[in-house]
Amino acid sequence: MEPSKETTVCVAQVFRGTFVHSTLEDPLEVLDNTVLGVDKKGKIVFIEKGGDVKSLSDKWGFLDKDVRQLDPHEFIMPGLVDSHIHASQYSYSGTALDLPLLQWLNTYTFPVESQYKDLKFADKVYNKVVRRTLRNGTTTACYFATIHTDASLLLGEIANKLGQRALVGKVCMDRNDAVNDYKEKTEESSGETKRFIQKLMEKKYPHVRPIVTPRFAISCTSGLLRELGDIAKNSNLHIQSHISENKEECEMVKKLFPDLKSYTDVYLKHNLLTDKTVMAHGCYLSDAELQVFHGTGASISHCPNSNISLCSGMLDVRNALNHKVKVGLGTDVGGGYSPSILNAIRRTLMTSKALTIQNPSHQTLTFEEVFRLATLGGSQALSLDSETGNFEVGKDFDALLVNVCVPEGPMDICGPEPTKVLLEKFLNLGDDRNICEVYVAGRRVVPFADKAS
Ligand SMILES: O=c1[nH]c(=O)c2nc[nH]c2[nH]1
Ligand SMILES: [Zn+2]
Repeated sequence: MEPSKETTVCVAQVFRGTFVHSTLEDPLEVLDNTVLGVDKKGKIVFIEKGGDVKSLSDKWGFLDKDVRQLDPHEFIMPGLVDSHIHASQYSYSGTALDLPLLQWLNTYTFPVESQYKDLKFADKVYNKVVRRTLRNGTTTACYFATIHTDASLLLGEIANKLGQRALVGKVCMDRNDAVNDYKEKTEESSGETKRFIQKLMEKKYPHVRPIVTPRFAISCTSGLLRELGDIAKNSNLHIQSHISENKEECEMVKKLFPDLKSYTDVYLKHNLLTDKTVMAHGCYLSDAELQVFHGTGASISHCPNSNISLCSGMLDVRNALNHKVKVGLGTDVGGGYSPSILNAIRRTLMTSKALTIQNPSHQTLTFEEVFRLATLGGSQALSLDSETGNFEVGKDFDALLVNVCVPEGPMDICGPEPTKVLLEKFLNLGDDRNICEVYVAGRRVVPFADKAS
């Protein structure tokens, strides 16, 4: 971008040091001795490797004293993208992982989710989950709330207040035999979805948007799925759901939709597979179904902690990528016990290695590829890659300032190491102590403005 008169006065923040990010061509690009400028709206206006600060400051009109110089053990990376997380399940995350999916939903999940009609409870948990994920570096989260419209709106309000970029879904389900209280009538579910979308859009939050959220094929009738497909289509909205997570679930979907040829076909026939759709899990998708994902532009949120914790299955990410399907990472709290995408990165690598143990010809994912899934890949999976995901000029500055040598930190650096090694150590060994600052659209959101946790 060339500076005009307006852009010259607009540069609000300048960082100088080491940056790492992914591009379409390169899963890990290391930019040492680089200068990056952010405008008042939080957009990246320049990024120059080996930049001479004097000529950049002449060109862009910032002062030397305004440049934030990073220390040698610090680097800046794109914010982490959690493409699938249940905010409402955060209250019991880290527990209740002893049952397979359908029994887990009936025994633990639905009874807890039904409590979110109480807005005080919702306020408490939703503040905690947004803070916890932000401090673990999640700059973008794609949330499931519950069936309750007002509590779901509250989640949007809290994400906006704390500065997280978020897609927020009021959950829709008009079928649930296990916990009778926790379901809606079909018209109520679609009507409340419309009210939720309208109210959330009216708020004009800059980085929080609604996402149409049928829970999964088992908990929605065909009538509801069709209505939700229409709502999403009429307003060009994002869509999220679950697909092919566990074998018992897949069998049940066959019984409930006997005329449709696959689980993917259920969503396709109800207009729910678009280039703004993200489906969690996908462990048992066939190659033919992956082709449908590619054809429609729908993406998969890979949630390896949940897949192992609930003994659901293992997604072959390499195969999905070979089919040119967009893939992001998800924590899937509370089926997954960790709120951190760093944990999802590690579980993704472990799952890929387990697949290699089973089949030595499987091409194991590299840490660089998984770094891309957690950042640029997540933004693509959520169709937000024109706004976020890496450090391209024109995108929002969503970033983490990482220090691999914080006092009392979780790892040791034993000598001079190249940036690529520092990043690999952080991805495998680091935690929120290393994430010193978090930025969303140029706003510093961590450390928090207040002390409440
Ligand atoms: O991991 C999951 N968590 C859920 O809450 C859910 N609902 C349907 N399918 C699901 N899978
Ligand atoms: Zn889920």
